[in-house]
Amino acid sequence: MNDRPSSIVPPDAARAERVGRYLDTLTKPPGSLGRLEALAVTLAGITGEDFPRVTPPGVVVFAADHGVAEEGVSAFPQAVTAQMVANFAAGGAAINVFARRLEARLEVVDVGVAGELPQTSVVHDKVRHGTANLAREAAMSRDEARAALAVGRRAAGRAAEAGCRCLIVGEMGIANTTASTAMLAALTGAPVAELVGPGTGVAGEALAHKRAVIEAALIERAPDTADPLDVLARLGGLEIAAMAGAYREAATRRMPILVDGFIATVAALTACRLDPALRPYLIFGHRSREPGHARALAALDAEPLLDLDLRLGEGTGPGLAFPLLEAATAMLAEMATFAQAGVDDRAER
Ligand SMILES: Cc1cc2ncn([C@H]3O[C@H](COP(=O)(O)O)[C@@H](O)[C@H]3O)c2cc1C
Ligand SMILES: O=C(O)c1cccnc1
Repeated sequence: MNDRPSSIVPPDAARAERVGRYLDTLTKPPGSLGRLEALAVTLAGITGEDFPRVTPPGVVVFAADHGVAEEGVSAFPQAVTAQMVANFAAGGAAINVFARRLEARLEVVDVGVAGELPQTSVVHDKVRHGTANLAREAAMSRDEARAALAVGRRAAGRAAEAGCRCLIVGEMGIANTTASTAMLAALTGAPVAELVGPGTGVAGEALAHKRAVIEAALIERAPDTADPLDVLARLGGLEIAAMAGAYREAATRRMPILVDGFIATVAALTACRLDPALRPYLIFGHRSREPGHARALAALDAEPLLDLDLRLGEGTGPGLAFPLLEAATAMLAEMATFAQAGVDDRAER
């Protein structure tokens, strides 16, 4: 797997335990704020702070194209990737709306869009002009996969240095549910039939075709399933690699990470296979409608915060879940203790 020692330190278990005990002194029956209390404990462990802060959040959206789009596996044409980057730059996409609500720092990174992008507000860190068609050849080389991981690390580093205290990572890349499904099948051994889904909306014969393309690619690319970098290079995407790199950098900096839907969770699984020390830094925003998401979450033993039937990506699930993290930290910092409020802390028997 990874030949280098991890740069990620484990969360601060002693602090997490102390915060858990403090929560029981606040004016509520112990445990009555349920998963919000667990979130507060998790955030204390990750940040190493008694009163963790998660604002402002940083949202990074990685955009890249996929050669496999030419196989007709998406309901939308490849050109939509670049068109959506223009939409992100103009502020009109769903993630722009949610990021504004959160007063988040939003950065859009071109890690591999097929064409040249004119937008000056987009970070241009292109590794190559889209991946090769994974149905015919490896999507990229190992060096390109490493370069895309480094693009992600740089982006998370910029968010941290700009003062962001929580990282939300999104993606845009037409056909990336095909790449993600192929990667997930390789990483888990699950049958493609259980994982493949509509993505942007393919159904019927087109969905059967998408499944056949993925099944054939798994046989023909024959990735070494014990080597996550090999899976990423043969079947993956540049934005998927960048997401994995961003997660790792954020964890190195002890930033909590809110993970999005299907594609983001496959990137998270890949990153955890590269370095298992990442796992405790990941908080899962929502359960996607994409059928493979359940399997990806199970592989990470993850229970997401929300289930809103979303199937979009871009970082929208975490954009909606972030207020729960904020509420958990505010609850911890602002609630009165039984002693402060003069409330009797003994339950009647
Ligand atoms: C207008 C539009 C905006 C999007 N924003 C995210 N996606 C999502 O859909 C794509 C994956 O689905 P598939 O594999 O079927 O192509 C990705 O770009 C993902 O981010 C979008 C897709 C479209 C069409
Ligand atoms: O769950 C997701 O992230 C997703 C699902 C379908 C299409 N795009 C993204």
